[in-house]
Amino acid sequence: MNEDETTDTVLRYDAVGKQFGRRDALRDCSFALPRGRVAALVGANGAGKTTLLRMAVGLARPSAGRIEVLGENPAATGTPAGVSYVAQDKPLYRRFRVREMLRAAAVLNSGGNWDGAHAASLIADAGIGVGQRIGELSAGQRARVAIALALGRRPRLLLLDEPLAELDPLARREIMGTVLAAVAETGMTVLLSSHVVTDIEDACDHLVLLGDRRVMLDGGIDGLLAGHRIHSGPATSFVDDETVVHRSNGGRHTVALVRDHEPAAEPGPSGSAPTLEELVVAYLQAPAASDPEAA
Ligand SMILES: Nc1ncnc2c1ncn2[C@@H]1O[C@H](COP(=O)(O)OP(=O)(O)OP(=O)(O)O)[C@@H](O)[C@H]1O
Repeated sequence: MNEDETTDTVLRYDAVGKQFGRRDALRDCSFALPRGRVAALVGANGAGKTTLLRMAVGLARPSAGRIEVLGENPAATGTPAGVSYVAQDKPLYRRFRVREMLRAAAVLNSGGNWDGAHAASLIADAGIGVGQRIGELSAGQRARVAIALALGRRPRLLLLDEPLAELDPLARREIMGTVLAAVAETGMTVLLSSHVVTDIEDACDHLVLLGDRRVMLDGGIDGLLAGHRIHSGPATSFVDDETVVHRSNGGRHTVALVRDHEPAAEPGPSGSAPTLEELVVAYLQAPAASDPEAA
């Protein structure tokens, strides 16, 4: 890694593991995000996405390895200044009206970069009135308030746990548009967990794929897609090929996701670029496979 990359790193996991009791939830997870990346954290239910995010803000401690967030160790310091985290359950005071929530956020963030006008304008843009009670908002509207408050802190790193799960397709688009506008304006870095690949396809430029309790893939999405091909051939194809991530058999025909562009079998398999969905699904179906360069 060159010096620029080192100094530009906003978030780094270095051989991080997490045990709950005697059970490994995560093992040997390493990846780093430079400034300005919009990264998707993808994995099956229970893969460890929430745990990974919580460790970055000091809400859980790694059992092994080290996390560095904006140059700090959250296990020692708690949530580093400059980081906004929106948890999956969007914790807000349900009895508060939106304007009271904005006032509370102003007090809680008084030592930081709090920009109440920005948060209020994002809430207004979502069509939510400041007189509305949080408990009476829909789940999607609560998500929009939570994200507006997170962006009002003008963070350098935004961590979002399943931000789009409860939103309708238009609201998903609008939220990601808001987040990407903040990225363009400030160079903020984003790590967001999601199950829905189509949601991240347009918005994210980086993928961290969790499976089998570890990081299976990590890198720029364009590079990861360019580094894999879908090949198809007779059922006997691809059997002993180490570059095959996953093969699925349909009668006399096999379709395989293959690393590194290598034609994987004879006779003459055809190849095409995978979609992000095909890439993710193939890795999740093949938990033993991983990108050797991600290790
Ligand atoms: N506080 C805890 N105590 C014990 N086990 C836990 C705790 N928190 C998480 N786990 C376990 O760690 C694993 C990872 O959980 P985590 O919530 O991080 O996964 P996830 O990828 O966010 O899942 P989902 O997509 O379903 O939200 C799971 O097996 C879960 O049961």
